[in-house]
Amino acid sequence: MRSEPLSYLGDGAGPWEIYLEQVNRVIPYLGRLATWAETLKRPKRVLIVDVPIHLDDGTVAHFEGYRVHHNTSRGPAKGGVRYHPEVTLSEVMALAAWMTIKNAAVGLPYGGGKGGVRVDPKKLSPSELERLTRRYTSEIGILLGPDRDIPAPDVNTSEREMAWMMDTYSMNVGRTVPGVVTGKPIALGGSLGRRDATGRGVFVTAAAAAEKIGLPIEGSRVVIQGFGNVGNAAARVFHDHGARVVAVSDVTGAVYNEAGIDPYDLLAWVRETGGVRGYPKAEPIPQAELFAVPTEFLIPAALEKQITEQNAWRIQARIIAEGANGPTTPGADDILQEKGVVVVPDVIANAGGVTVSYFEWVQDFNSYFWTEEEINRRLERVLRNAFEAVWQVHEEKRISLRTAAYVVAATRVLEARALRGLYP
Ligand SMILES: NC(=O)C1=CN([C@@H]2O[C@H](COP(=O)(O)OP(=O)(O)OC[C@H]3O[C@@H](n4cnc5c(N)ncnc54)[C@H](O)[C@@H]3O)[C@@H](O)[C@H]2O)C=CC1
Ligand SMILES: O=C(O)CCC(=O)C(=O)O
Repeated sequence: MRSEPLSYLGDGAGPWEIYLEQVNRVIPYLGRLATWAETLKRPKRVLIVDVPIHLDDGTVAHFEGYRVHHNTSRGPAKGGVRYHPEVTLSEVMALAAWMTIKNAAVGLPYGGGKGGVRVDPKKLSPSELERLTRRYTSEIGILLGPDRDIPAPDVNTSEREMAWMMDTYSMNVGRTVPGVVTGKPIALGGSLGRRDATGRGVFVTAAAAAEKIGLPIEGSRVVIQGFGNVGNAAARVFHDHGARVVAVSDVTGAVYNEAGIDPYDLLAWVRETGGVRGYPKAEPIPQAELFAVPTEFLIPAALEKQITEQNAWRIQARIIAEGANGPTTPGADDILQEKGVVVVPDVIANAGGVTVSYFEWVQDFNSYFWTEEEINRRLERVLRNAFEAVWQVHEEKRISLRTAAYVVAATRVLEARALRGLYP
């Protein structure tokens, strides 16, 4: 088979290349479906948009935005929107591709999409951010729709941005469409449990892995990189189940307390001061030392490419549960496997967020809303089943949990692709 190379890639060592290597590792296990594997190696469509806004001082600023549909073989594109000064098209392509794999790995009826704006949101006022979000939503509006592409929060976006996106899309089409975006405020058709769902899912899948190796949660130590939506929720759920959060970092610094950090108290500090730095009930440690802290569980919950060949050998954790997307490079994966560290891959470990997004979407269509208890129960069931299926493949084929998750997911995506055929 001959395929022309893509012309719009990044620096050759970014998240897209990590994703491609993860796909290469699954191809030998795909049997007859391997002939369709190139489908996974290219996005279905990418959109680059100019986002001009008036700043508060009256001048005009331009930002670059993206929305990528990696694959829609199994359903509409689904995935978050990231605001970050270093977002690139190839990063968003990787994030969209990981959504394809994640949605298929847990059996959600979605393809994979992702969006981003290259902006430092800390440098914009709330009204500038609102204008940016509304203009970006209108620009990518040609791709959006509750049965076409459904955005959600990611790094530096939250319920507030989702409310603006839902309102902008609704104004543009002339009717209220709650199901076009998930992760919305409850008052606009959001779901109970969505805010903490990703962190809760990190706990559920880490606990499932811990059961397999006979590691108790109670009394275990937890180290968390990133104390945003995912990291702080994961910290609270681990703490609520009797684990001891001993070290936490964010973009401002890292703190350590062998006796345990109360994540509720740390969250109050972060809300007041803007970061973990200076937290008085723990000692400061260099950020680069975080991964070397002795612990049972390590939760990367910040950005891609954090666990690399340079630092993987220093990790002492027994289980890594990837809250972040793409935190571990393939080279680091190999080192961790050799060391016997169990890595619960992002496409399972952080799938709790999109799973409750799916529940939100279903609730919006039905205009009937479930209790938080119902949502958490269903979330746990979906993730436990997904984890169990992946674990079985991991044991049967003697491959890493990541490659096993890709076997499950790629098989579902490529079967759908093959059944649909190629021509309209
Ligand atoms: N929000 C969600 O529902 C989901 C998020 N994710 C992934 O989880 C990760 C975190 O996302 P959110 O918590 O939503 O973002 P967020 O914006 O709420 O928090 C990000 C956190 O990471 C910290 N951080 C950034 N750079 C860092 C660095 N170099 N070292 C240490 N900490 C650093 C920030 O200070 C902040 O505490 C991302 O990889 C995202 O794609 C995955 C699934 C769903
Ligand atoms: O909730 C969603 O739709 C997607 C969340 C997301 O962006 C992710 O899982 O990485």
